[in-house]
Amino acid sequence: MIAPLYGLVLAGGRSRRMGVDKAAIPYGGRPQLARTFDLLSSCVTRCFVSVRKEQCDDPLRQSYPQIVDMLGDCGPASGLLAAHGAFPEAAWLVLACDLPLMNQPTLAALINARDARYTAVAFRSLHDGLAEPLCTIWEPAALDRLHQNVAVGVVRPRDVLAGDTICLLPPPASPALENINTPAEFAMIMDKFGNSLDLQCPA
Ligand SMILES: Nc1nc2c(ncn2[C@@H]2O[C@H](COP(=O)(O)OP(=O)(O)OP(=O)(O)O)[C@@H](O)[C@H]2O)c(=O)[nH]1
Repeated sequence: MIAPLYGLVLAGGRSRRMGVDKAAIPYGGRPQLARTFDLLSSCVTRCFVSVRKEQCDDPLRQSYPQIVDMLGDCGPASGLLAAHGAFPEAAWLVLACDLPLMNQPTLAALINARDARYTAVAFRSLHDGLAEPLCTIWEPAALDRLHQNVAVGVVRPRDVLAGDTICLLPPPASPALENINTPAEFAMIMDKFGNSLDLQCPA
């Protein structure tokens, strides 16, 4: 039986390279967390925001249903494992909150590729051909595997996404997976796409 699909917006980062909270950056006039949450909510039955404990009362994050990290210092893996712990029966469509060009067709491609044979559905990275871990459907079995990895100190979600139980899709034709981590990347994306950013997500 196929697991229910829930959505998880990863917003528990520290944004050290950006220097300001990436979730709060406005694109098309709205904070990226709000845009990501609305987009993801339109694709799943339940949606949550993944935060660290010290972020729970942050004004930007407090109005969303939250799942709070249990583990410290494991980066995005902390968020994925907290979600798995809270709803072990669910599969998770996980989306980082630093992807301002993400769009509905890209998420639909992941959902349409879901199949009982696969423990995850991900896109190949344009940069190195490996799986993109933070715009990905994680089935319970892949999250169990991540849990085992983290227990032995292997915290990169990507390390779970190899092998023949993973459905790897070609990179999307649109620049949906461009993630923005630095002020220089932000300037570049506003220069190229600033005028159309309000069209990428539902209002
Ligand atoms: N829940 C949770 N999410 C995280 C954590 N670390 C990173 N994320 C999220 O994972 C995604 C990718 O994060 P990164 O860009 O690798 O890290 P970052 O902390 O946001 O940024 P840097 O400090 O510049 O590395 C973003 O959506 C982050 O909000 C964490 O410890 N817990």
